[in-house]
Amino acid sequence: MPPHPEPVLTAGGVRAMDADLDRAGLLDLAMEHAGRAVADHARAHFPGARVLLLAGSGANGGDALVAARHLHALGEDARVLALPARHPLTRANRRRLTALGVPTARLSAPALAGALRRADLIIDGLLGTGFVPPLQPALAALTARVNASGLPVLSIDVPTGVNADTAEADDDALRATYTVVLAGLKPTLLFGPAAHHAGTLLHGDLRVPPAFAARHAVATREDDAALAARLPVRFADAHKGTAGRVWVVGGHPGTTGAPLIAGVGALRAGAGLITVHSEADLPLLTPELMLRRHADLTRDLQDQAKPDAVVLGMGLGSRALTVARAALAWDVPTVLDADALQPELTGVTHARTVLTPHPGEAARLLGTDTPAITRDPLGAARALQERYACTVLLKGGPSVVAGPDGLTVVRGGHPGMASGGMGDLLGGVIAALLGQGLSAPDATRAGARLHARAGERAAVTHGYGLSATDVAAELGGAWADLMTARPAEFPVG
Ligand SMILES: NC(=O)C1=CN([C@@H]2O[C@H](COP(=O)(O)OP(=O)(O)OC[C@H]3O[C@@H](n4cnc5c(N)ncnc54)[C@H](OP(=O)(O)O)[C@@H]3O)[C@@H](O)[C@H]2O)[C@@H](O)CC1
Ligand SMILES: Nc1ncnc2c1ncn2[C@@H]1O[C@H](COP(=O)(O)OP(=O)(O)O)[C@@H](O)[C@H]1O
Repeated sequence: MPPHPEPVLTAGGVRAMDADLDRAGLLDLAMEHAGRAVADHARAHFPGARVLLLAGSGANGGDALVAARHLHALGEDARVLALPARHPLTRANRRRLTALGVPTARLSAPALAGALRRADLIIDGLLGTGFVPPLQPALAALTARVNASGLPVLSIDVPTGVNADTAEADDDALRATYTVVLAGLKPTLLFGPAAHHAGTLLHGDLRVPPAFAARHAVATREDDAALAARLPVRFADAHKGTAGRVWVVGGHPGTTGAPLIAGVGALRAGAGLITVHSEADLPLLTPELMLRRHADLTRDLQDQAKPDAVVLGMGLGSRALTVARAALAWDVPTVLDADALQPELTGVTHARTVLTPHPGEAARLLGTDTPAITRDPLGAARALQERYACTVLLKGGPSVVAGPDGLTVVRGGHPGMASGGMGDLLGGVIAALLGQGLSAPDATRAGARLHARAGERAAVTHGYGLSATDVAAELGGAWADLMTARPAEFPVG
């Protein structure tokens, strides 16, 4: 069976999946496996710990009650503070626990204060994907108390108090050391300040067929082996004319480095012939790049034989929109970046266009503000794809690719990549893959992952002092890593 891409589920997706599991008679079993996975992770990471389990009224609480039963069965010191159970399976699991003689006390501020004094680990099953913000004051007081205790917290599915669907988190949301992820990643575990609450992500296998989650996934995260299968393969008789002719169009006085970095990205991602066109004088820092100075880019490029791919906009300045319009009329695969990312492109882009905005540029393209983008990167990427009818890479840590075939979250990267020029490099990488014949979505997904992987490799040496040039030097190694990656198992717990 081919491996499934890792699913990303919203709260609505989890609800729909649960309804399917319920109809199939598998929901009870799924909760049993969820609770067992939590108990196993708790024992593996905190051997011998005295465990305090906090169980809410919904299914998240049910998972915690199952975990308590497994911990008890294994002879561990497990105590439970619970809210009144509302979910039928949560009620059933409470009865099972009571039948084993495990006391379940009512969760209250005084009970919590006492229990925290004799615990080494908190298991958080208060609120999962069913949480509807805001956190009620009584619950917020409890989560604040747990956060202040300094004890490690292992959250079930999502930390209590984060909205599963967004990158925002209340200050009082629990700060987990680990989160055991059930069924699939949630946006809150991936993006923005909310992701800081999740700690290290652990997999909780629900042991149900992957199709249950896949059917309701809002996005996927592909493994390296799947991406490698899309990378170009050459025959021995390949030559520079068959490896893709790429034009980089950008730069003006003051920002001449940007198109050169893009050119190096294209070179290191396999482009055969790279020409950097600019209205500014560019220094010949990389002799393999052909540099062309133009008096007027729009006019001068008109008459030349068209390349296999174009990347345009980096450091180009206020003329970028005019030049982008002209380039789009050539109808070759085109990456638009930086200054070329303007809302006037609506209706001008074609299907082989790739837009590569960071959140600020995405806000400009959608006529909104940056927080609206960073709050919901998946929604923003989808909105951009629909509006501009092309492939969109919304950059960040992590990035999102929106194509006509759906949303993909790009794995990896490194915080050291937060430095100028990193996006220019990526634009060149994607253009090189387009020039080697990949479709716009494939070039964007594979290019973004190559760039992220190269960043991970370069960070081993350079850490937060990473430069785009350092990352460029690792693109070949990143390519090799992808080609030798084994398919990852996503048992979709
Ligand atoms: N397929 C899967 O992935 C599987 C997932 N599973 C698990 O199911 C979890 C989702 O469970 P769920 O739907 O029962 O919701 P959950 O998060 O427990 O919370 C609901 C309760 O919270 C309450 N509540 C809400 N907002 C609140 C607020 N602001 N402040 C205070 N209270 C608030 C709300 O109260 P009410 O509005 O009803 O008064 C309701 O009672 C999921 O995260 C995973 O752990 C596994 O068991 C099996 C398979
Ligand atoms: N914390 C991070 N984790 C992973 N990747 C990151 C991180 N910060 C930045 N990046 C990557 O670096 C690139 C930055 O792009 P951009 O902001 O356009 O840079 P520039 O305009 O300086 O070239 C993007 O590909 C982004 O995904």
